[in-house]
Amino acid sequence: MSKDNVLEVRNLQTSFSTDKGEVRAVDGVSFDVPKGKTIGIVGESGSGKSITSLSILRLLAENGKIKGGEIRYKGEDLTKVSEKRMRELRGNEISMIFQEPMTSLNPVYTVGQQISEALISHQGMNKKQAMVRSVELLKLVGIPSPEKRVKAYPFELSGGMRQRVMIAMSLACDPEILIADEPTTALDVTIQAQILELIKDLQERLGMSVIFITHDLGVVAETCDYVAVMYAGQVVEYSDIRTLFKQPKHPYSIGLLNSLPRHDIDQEKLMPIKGNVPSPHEMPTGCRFAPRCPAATDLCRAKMPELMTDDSGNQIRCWIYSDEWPGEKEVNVYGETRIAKG
Ligand SMILES: Nc1ncnc2c1ncn2[C@@H]1O[C@H](COP(=O)(O)OP(=O)(O)OP(=O)(O)O)[C@@H](O)[C@H]1O
Ligand code: NI
Repeated sequence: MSKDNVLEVRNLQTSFSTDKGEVRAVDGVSFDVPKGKTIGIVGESGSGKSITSLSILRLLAENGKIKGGEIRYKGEDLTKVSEKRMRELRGNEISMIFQEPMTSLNPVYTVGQQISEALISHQGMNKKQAMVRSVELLKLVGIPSPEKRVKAYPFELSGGMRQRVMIAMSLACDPEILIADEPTTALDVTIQAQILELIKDLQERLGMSVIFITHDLGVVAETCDYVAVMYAGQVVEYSDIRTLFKQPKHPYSIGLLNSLPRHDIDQEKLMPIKGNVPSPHEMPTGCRFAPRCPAATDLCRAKMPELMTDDSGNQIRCWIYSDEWPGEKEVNVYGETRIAKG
């Protein structure tokens, strides 16, 4: 494992057993989380973003199982460690904040009691120390009059303030990695921007790594250093943020970027990529994006491309960039030209 990475996910496969058979929700996810950096995971609804992060924390539903791959965290493979070790890691070293803060906070306890609980059970503090630290944490996440708010119940706070409380809780144990799964979608736009700013600021000040899950590439552009683009349970492109926005490689990434809201176009009129995400019960045999891809060839429809790594460490899962590409040298993708490797 590279010294610069705190986490490396390799060919992760997570399945659910259902009445209709096996759902391979995550089926070939690889990415690195460099120390002190923020990586974004983007993709349409159902592409496997949340299941990827829940797999890392081993918090899958009863019918879910990690079927293959590796999750390397500081030399340990989290797919192999004991349940006891996972409990130590969760909250202590890898913590997570979710989309809807109200469902994750307990309505019958005060904010201070809930943050203290984490500090008492994980850090071995006594009640008084934990309360003092709770106030500090509320201050850290920008909650005004923290001495007062520490005694408030969740319903007494606004959505944005509740999300700040959740962030405070997730920081209680000074985690190495913070996973934020759509942390702002339930909030209104101005509050969203503030929460994003807060996460970025905390990441810089505390030096932790952040995995930021979102379907919004605009948010990724503002927050992330690296990005993994997911499509139908797989990473199709992993790249540093500059390269992805300047020269996206995968046709799906190109399509996503083309459908980003712009000031000169009415958001309603933006035409997203044609076609639909395949059903998890009927995955295409070849490249999963082939049925929607403007550049797809017979090879693409017949055979799944591997995730290939280039010299700069960026990864791409697309036949265009392989020696086997059977099509033209200059490939037109959504009006842009890409040079094939073959
Ligand atoms: N308990 C489960 N049983 C069966 N299938 C499941 C279960 N949980 C998730 N899935 C399936 O796994 C796939 C990936 O879901 P996931 O929640 O990771 O998507 P996502 O990318 O996070 O989407 P969203 O942007 O909507 O949050 C979906 O097809 C979903 O239906
Ligand atoms: Ni999700």
